[in-house]
Amino acid sequence: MASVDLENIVKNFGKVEAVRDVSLSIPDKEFVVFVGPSGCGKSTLLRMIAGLEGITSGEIRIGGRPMSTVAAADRGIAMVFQSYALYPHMNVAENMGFALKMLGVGKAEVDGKVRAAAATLQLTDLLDRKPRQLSGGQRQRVAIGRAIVRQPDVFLFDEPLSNLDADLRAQMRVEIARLHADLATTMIYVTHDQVEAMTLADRIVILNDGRIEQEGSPLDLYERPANRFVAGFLGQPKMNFQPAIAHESGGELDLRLGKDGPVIVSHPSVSGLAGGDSVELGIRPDAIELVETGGLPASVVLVERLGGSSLLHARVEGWRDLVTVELPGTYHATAGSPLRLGIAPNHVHLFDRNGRTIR
Ligand SMILES: Nc1ncnc2c1ncn2[C@@H]1O[C@H](COP(=O)(O)OP(=O)(O)OP(=O)(O)O)[C@@H](O)[C@H]1O
Repeated sequence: MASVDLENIVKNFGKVEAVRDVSLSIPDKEFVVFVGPSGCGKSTLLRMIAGLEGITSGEIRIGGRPMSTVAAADRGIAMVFQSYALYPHMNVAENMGFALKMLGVGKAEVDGKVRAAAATLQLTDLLDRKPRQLSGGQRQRVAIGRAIVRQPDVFLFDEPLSNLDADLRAQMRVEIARLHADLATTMIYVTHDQVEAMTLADRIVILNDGRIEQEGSPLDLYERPANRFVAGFLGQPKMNFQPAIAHESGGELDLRLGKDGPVIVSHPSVSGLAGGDSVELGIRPDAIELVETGGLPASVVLVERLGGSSLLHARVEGWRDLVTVELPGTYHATAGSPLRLGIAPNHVHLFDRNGRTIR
């Protein structure tokens, strides 16, 4: 069991600033997910915690102990990689027990631990097989099993599900969540997949360009993004964004498409906004309704029917991009049909010109 603390971590590769002053405290038993776009520094951060990469400056502590002079093998961590990294000439049981054997643990104890981990991961019937005789999902389970038998204080996962197809990924996601509940061990998980982040994490850390944009519980970040980057990163389908101008008349404020354009949102309750201010609106696809009267005039461009719900892509005159609307059930409409979009004022996110959340 261990907490992990990062204090002012910087990592430069020559002129590339991969990680810029990251500080983070991960309490014991927490499941933390590092998520962000390609190149944001998430794998580098994980590899520094593992001891596979040196740090340029700052301090990492595991269980309160500074790690600067502690080798990777002595940090009490186990890492699971995207590539599985199994030994091809060993069978499943040998792969899972290898690290313990190297540590000089007796055969009976190794066997017992391998059997217990295999039972947890439904690998018992596969213990005699070689990696080439396994499916991708089974290989990844062996890689996880190999980490479990070592009973580490901290599990590190580097995009472990990226090589699996969508079905298996969903299934393994559930297994990893269950594993965390069963083992109650600190887990740090790197992914670029925001669905994995939302479903697995106690806490999500969103990274961008080597910095933390925001950290918090999945729902907190989803409902209260600190900035436009976080708002646009979390949520599938993505949030709609559109520049708008605040317009004041008779003491009431509206948000309009352009100075004299149609009203997008009436009377948003927001302080600190005055007539003439430019803002960026953010509206999630499920926060837009089709209305009979009022609302914004739009026309259908395309409908994607997903079974349980439909994604309507509509054009609104003066709107920068197509607007995506998520509707329950099966929605039928032909391209070009007129409709009206209703946006509830309390569902609108507002960002200033620097992308910071106003509300
Ligand atoms: N060994 C290295 N030498 C030089 N630059 C590196 C090295 N490793 C990583 N980088 C750079 O550091 C930055 C962060 O890389 P990192 O692999 O941590 O990103 P990431 O968020 O994990 O991306 P991805 O999702 O694509 O794996 C990138 O700009 C990358 O090119």
